[in-house]
Amino acid sequence: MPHPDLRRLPLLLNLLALLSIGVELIIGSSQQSLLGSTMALIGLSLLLRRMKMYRVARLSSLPALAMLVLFVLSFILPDSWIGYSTWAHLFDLWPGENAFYALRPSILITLTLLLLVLPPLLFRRPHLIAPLLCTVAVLLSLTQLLEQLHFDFNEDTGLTPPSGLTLGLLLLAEAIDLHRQLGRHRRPIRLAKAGALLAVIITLTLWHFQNSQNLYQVNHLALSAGDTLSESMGRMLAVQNGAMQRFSQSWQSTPGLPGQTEWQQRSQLMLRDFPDIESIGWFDRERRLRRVVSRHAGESPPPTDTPAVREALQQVFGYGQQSSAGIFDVHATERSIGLYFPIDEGSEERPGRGAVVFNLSLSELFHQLGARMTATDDFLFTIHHDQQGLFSTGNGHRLSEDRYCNLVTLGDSNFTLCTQPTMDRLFAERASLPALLLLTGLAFALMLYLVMYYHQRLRSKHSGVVNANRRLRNEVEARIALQAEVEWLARHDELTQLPNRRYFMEWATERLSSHGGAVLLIDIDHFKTVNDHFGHARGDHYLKCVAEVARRPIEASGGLLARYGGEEFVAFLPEAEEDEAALCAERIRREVNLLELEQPHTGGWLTVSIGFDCADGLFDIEELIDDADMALYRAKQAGRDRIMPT
Ligand SMILES: Nc1nc2c(ncn2[C@@H]2O[C@H](COP(=O)(O)OP(=O)(O)OP(=O)(O)O)[C@@H](O)[C@H]2O)c(=O)[nH]1
Repeated sequence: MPHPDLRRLPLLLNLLALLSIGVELIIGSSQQSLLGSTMALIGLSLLLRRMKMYRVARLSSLPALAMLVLFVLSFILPDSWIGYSTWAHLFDLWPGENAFYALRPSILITLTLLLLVLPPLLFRRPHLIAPLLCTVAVLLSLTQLLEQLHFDFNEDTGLTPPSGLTLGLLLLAEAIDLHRQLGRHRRPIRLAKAGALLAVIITLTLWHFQNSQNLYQVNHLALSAGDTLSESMGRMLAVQNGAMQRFSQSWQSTPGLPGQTEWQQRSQLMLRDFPDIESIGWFDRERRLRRVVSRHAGESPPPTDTPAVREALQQVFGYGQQSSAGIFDVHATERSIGLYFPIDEGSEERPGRGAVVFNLSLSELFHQLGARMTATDDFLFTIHHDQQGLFSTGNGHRLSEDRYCNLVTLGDSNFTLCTQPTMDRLFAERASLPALLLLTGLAFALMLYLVMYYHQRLRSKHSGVVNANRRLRNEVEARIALQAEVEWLARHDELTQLPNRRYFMEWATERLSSHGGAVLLIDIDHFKTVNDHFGHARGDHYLKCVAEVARRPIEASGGLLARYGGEEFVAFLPEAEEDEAALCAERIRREVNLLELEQPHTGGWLTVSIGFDCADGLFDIEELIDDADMALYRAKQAGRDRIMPT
């Protein structure tokens, strides 16, 4: 019996789901509209199925199925067949500025939706397969939720609150419908579902393992990109630093101020070799800038009298140490760092001969660095100094939340170099194996479910048939037994179990005509008094005892004893002559007497009188019986307890 209170609930939930996704489509971003439309179609086809409009339901679910299959293919097809960029271009066709990963829901959500769209499409009796689909769908949604909580980098679920609500409502409606519809299928389904669910759980565990491995690899890629970049930057700076040091020391041998021409020539060589050097200057012992060569003519010289510069020069002249003077703006857009090198060793009392300053353009330095990196589009590189962003590759793509930072030293300044992979790159790097494994595992679970379900059903049907057969066989046997009993009763006397008169007549007539024989009529003497005195039960007992005693000698002679009626018995001895009949009759009379059954009339033991007749050419049983009866009568007349021939 369906639960009347639950009958309308799935329909209501289905309508609410459609309403929720409708709101999403109206107010949501175009980014969500692809998934939103797919979900709306699924909701609609489920609703139509509930309203028993099966054909329309099937039709409306087809576009949703196509979309979901496309999503699934994008997860599982190897890169060598269809690469990430091809998929990305395909999804670019959807209106609005959407990235592939923003349009496509996660594999778990995609498969959940696929499971929801299957019942109206494929199965004539969806309630048979739907229990598994529904349970797996719930399981997938839960896994998605857990995944979301556990990982730093995650593929988006693709769900917004309204679409999440829609999915939840659709699943709930299906679950309630199932609960209502299962009825007699519940038992085989429970077993099949248990087997299949085990397969699903194993699949999900393996998928989870594979997925985390893959995520680790993807993250590792971004991490190693950061390492490579900082190493490369370190190497580049070391080379440049060496060159700058050698340049500074080369002026040791030049007495006094370097000649303008020579300074010019040698500085130009440095500027040519190192494009990030903006200008090279010479400070004399009095810390005045005496020589400057700039890359760009007419450019304003770098600052010479700021606290940072003074401090840097103090280092150079005071301790003969290389130093740097913070970050400064050469002009509005260009940021530089000043690196100061001593020409010779000086001291507090006697400063060195001078210092060489190199002003490096940070943007040029980092651009050079970027040029050494492959696939710079896939990462955002940022460089910070004292929390201040100095440089960024300015990638406009959506970025992953993961940043990998390293420390790089320039002069005595520390820079933080960070790499941040783009979502495009991370998606392109994700292997299709976990999704493939998930899909194969679920397909296997589905097959297992079907096989187990039909096996169970056949088994229960088979045992039903076996039971019905057994019942039928028992019934037939009972009928045969009843029939035999009826037949037996038609030919026998129930009390003494002896053949009755009818059977006797047939039997005796048959044998009499071919072989002759003798008839014996046996009558219990004064039987009425037994009944009257002891009651009918004792009378019945006497009848049984006499029958038992009389049948033995008759049957031993190949004859038949029957109850003739009342307390009278008749026997036929085939082929018997008078002697044999007399012998047999006498034996019966004697043995009855020996039973020692109390006879109330005489006060002695029970007795019988027997009259007998032989065929002697007479072949009519009736006549023989009549003759025997006459003899019996005479026996009674003669005083009973005796045998009497005719
Ligand atoms: N208990 C019992 N009594 C039976 C059955 N059939 C007949 N009788 C009784 O047998 C008695 C026969 O009595 P009668 O025909 O007067 O003969 P009898 O008393 O044996 O006297 P004689 O034959 O002249 O010696 C009757 O009282 C019947 O009721 C039976 O199946 N069971």
